[in-house]
Amino acid sequence: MLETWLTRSIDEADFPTHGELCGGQFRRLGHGLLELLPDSSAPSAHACVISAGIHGNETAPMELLDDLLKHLAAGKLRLGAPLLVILGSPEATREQTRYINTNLNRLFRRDLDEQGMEPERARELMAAVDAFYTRHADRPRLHYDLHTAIRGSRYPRFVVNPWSETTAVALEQWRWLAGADIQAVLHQHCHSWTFSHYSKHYHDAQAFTLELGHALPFGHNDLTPLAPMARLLQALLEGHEPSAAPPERMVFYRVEQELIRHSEAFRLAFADDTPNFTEFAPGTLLAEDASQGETRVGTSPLSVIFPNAAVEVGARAALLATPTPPPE
Ligand SMILES: O=C(O)CCC(=O)N[C@@H](CCC(=O)O)C(=O)O
Ligand SMILES: [Zn+2]
Repeated sequence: MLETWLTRSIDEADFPTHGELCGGQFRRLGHGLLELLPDSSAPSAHACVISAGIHGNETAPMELLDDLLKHLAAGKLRLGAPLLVILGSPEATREQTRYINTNLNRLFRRDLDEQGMEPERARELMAAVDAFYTRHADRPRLHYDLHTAIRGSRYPRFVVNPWSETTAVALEQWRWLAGADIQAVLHQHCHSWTFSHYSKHYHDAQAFTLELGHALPFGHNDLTPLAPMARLLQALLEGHEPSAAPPERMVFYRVEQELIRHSEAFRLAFADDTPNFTEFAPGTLLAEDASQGETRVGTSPLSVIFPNAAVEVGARAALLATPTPPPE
């Protein structure tokens, strides 16, 4: 049964409310929400939230989760940690689109007052995360929110580290991410109200947005480069110590500036298919906006991440970042 959870969530077909699996049980908590409860947790197990499909057309992470659940269903893995598995936006996935009305991944805040499909879904997901971490309050909290990027990237596998005033990243996280073949880290510089930011900001979780390659339709993904990431997820599920590597294997960047689309008449001054982490020299024209005028690189080079001129007015059209040293 467990092996059909993902497809049934997308189809909105019936799925049992609970059942047995190797090492524990599963419970369906709602649409696209599955809790895995071990009979007994391994000593170092985390309370893990693993989400995918917050953007409906980012399919590789959903295939990765599907494989993980299939291995569990087949008895090839034994559950040793509590897991909340989330399929973020089944409607958008069915429509093969990033979102239906608005970008779900900017709505994860408790004072949200917007109404509509994505705001309602954000409220459901926040409540599910709150209840899960409360049920497993004896465990360290972790949230990996899995995505893929619209464009190619100088570093195809990278993480966004949400900004926090209070929660430091545990050194083991950098070691696990390097061990999972993550190539780059982007430190956020302010609140972003993304799903991973939610778990870090409100629950002090070790939380990241993981960009795992390029957004492609189902069946077109090559999961081979994600094999080390699959092993990290398996280790978390079994409550085992994941493989580790030196953090210096990754490159580190810090966001200096967010480029916002302020008006309808907005354009990025570089090619649409410019890969993430492309560096622009001082003085280069980056964008033109009818209300804000030109944005140019200042005195130090800037690298561009997530460039997207087609975002809603008022939304982030790119992040501009500079390299920073690895953590000590
Ligand atoms: O490739 C792109 O332009 C977007 C890929 C994506 O969905 N990225 C996330 C990053 C979230 C974060 O900043 O932590 C997003 O834009 O929501
Ligand atoms: Zn995404």
